[in-house]
Amino acid sequence: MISLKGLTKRYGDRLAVDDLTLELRPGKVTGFLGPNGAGKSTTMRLVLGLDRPTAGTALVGGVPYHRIENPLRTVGALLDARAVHPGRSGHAHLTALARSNGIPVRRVGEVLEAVGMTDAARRRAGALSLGMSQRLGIAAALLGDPEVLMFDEPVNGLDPDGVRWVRGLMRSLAAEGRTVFVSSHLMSEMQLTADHLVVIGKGRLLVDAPLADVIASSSMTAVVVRTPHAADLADRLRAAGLTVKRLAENELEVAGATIEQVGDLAYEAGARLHELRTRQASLEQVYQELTSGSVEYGAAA
Ligand SMILES: Nc1ncnc2c1ncn2[C@@H]1O[C@H](COP(=O)(O)OP(=O)(O)OP(=O)(O)O)[C@@H](O)[C@H]1O
Repeated sequence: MISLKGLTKRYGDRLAVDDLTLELRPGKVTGFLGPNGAGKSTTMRLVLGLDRPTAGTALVGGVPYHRIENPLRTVGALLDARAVHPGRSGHAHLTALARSNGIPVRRVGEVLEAVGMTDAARRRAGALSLGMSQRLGIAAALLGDPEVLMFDEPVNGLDPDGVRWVRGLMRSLAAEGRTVFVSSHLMSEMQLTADHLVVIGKGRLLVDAPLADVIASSSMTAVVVRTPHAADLADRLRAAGLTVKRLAENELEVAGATIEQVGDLAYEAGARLHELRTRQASLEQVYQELTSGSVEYGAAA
């Protein structure tokens, strides 16, 4: 479990992280979203003790990172895949990490196999593609078999097979009861991977909720109903206080209602239905709604 309480980081007059309070629970993949510069990497760095908070605390399993004995056995992280000495092989890098963290060296072979890098592990890290570097970074995060895992944009540079592999890995790590915290800008991928979402903008918490709730509460999620009695049904739905849009002669879109509500009201209105379905918003759409006021770095048009 990761607990943030009033976590704040100021760089000069810029608030990179602004009073974040949240708990990341085990057994779930928590997606960490926010526009460029929102403070995601800074938050992860604070959790890992790579930066000191200006105020507040970040705890892993109830203690600050610097007080964890053998930290790699408690929390594994991939922050910057290129942060490996370029002249060192992946194998040598992992072996050094294992030795300095009291981890049996046999784990090196295990994690290299788990990330599909057994063959490339003897090559210089500097000669690896971005995708292979990401895999090596993930291997390092898994090395200590930790309960808590943090990944900053792990699918960056991966091909479609690699992206699918990361998704499966995150899901299986969470299914094993671990806390998985992962940032990404790929909304479609996050929608398939995350159970829970934390969204920040300009350092501030915008959302901390299950993915399904975030999608359901979006104004883009609506009930669509097809009926030969569209006009009468629209009147009935509006009388019940719902917002109705006529999509076509026989088709209505109802916002802010459950499918059961619309079905019941149609029954009461005596309207025959030819179709009744929920049109779910995509995470991409929801994300845009959520962050529209928090984008700092955008193109002019
Ligand atoms: N060492 C630093 N010194 C000064 N400012 C910093 C430093 N690190 C981060 N910042 C600033 O803090 C803010 C948050 O940056 P951060 O990298 O955490 O955002 P992010 O959400 O990870 O962005 P991205 O999606 O682009 O990776 C930015 O405005 C950034 O310029």
